Amino acid sequence: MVLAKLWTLQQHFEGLPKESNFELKQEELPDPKDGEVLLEAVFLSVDPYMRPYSRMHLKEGDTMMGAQVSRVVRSRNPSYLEGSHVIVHCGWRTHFLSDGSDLTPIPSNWPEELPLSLALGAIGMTGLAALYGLEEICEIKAEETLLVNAAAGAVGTMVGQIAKIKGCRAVGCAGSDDKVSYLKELGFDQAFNYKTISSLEDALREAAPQGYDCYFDNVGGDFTSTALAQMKPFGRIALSGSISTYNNTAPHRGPSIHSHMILKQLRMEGFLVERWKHKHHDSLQRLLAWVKEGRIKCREHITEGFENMPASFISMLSGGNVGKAVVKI
Ligand SMILES: NC(=O)C1=CN([C@@H]2O[C@H](COP(=O)(O)OP(=O)(O)OC[C@H]3O[C@@H](n4cnc5c(N)ncnc54)[C@H](OP(=O)(O)O)[C@@H]3O)[C@@H](O)[C@H]2O)C=CC1
Ligand SMILES: CCCCCC(=O)/C=C/[C@H]1[C@H](O)CC(=O)[C@@H]1CCCCCCC(=O)O
Repeated sequence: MVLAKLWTLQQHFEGLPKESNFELKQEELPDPKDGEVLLEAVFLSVDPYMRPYSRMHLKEGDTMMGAQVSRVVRSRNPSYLEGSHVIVHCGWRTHFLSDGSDLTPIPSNWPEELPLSLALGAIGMTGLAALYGLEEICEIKAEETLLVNAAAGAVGTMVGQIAKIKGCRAVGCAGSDDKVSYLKELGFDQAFNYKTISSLEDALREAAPQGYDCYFDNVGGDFTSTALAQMKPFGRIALSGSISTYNNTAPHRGPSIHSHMILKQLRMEGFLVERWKHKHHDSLQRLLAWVKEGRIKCREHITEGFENMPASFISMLSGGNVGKAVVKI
């Protein structure tokens, strides 16, 4: 028997989540039965989707949703050896009993020197979001100019670096001067702090006077209304997320899109990573190779301690992270 800790959604969020929205609970888990494995959390992923999805999919009292890298501590399932690691969507909890059907093994050629936390980020869900948004939705080509917002985050840092690998010009914006310096270190051609500029329109024009072929949108809202005006004819827009709206308390009026979309014949498409599940294996191998070759740098924002899950989540939504937000147990 093991005592699992778990964070529940005590009360639905209104605006930015608060510590009081969460409750820490404990649960006794029995020993695994035949076919089952007992998992122990090693790294928990902290992601923006948890904010809107919790409203859509959770009841008050439910365990918060989320993925983690876990270690198999006891196994009665021959497919999972004790001591091996898996990814599992079991929510914000320290231990979980699984029948094995919901587990994704870490790629078998994972290099020993790479932290397993990258399987939640650069070589995991957020890396895949960047890759698919660029290749499948933007259909980005060499020498094109790309704009990405929330550029210093998990998805944004990957978008800019993959665009550079493909021979494109990358423009990124983020919410602090330190983040902007980091984007330049990563090889972004232009970067600016959207919180300190006097005009977003001017900053976008200065960064790419000829306009943008591709726009990878993590932020939505007013930013998108302004960015659309600076797309080139036949530009492509990948709608990845709209984090600027996740904490809204009243329905948001969408960006005004028609005149730009029609007159410039733009293409805009939303996507979810899971659409290309059939490509995940090969895509993860491509991301892993770029990381091993040093062509992609991975920064993580690691918070220690399961008790800090709510704080890490609130901080990420407030811009406190550079790179992928992860909690280490
Ligand atoms: N479609 C898909 O399949 C997927 C979509 N996503 C989406 O990608 C986006 C980025 O996710 P991820 O990389 O994991 O998160 P990040 O690591 O980028 O963290 C979130 C960042 O968003 C920025 N942010 C917060 N509030 C605002 C705001 N009001 N305006 C502008 N920026 C804001 C902050 O950076 P700053 O300091 O720059 O403001 C913060 O650090 C999210 O919208 C997410 O939902 C993610 C994964 C998969
Ligand atoms: C308007 C909201 C847009 C949110 C976009 C976003 O961030 C989507 C992220 C998903 C991504 O495509 C694949 C995922 O893993 C994210 C959703 C995961 C939901 C799983 C819920 C189960 C769980 O983790 O317990």
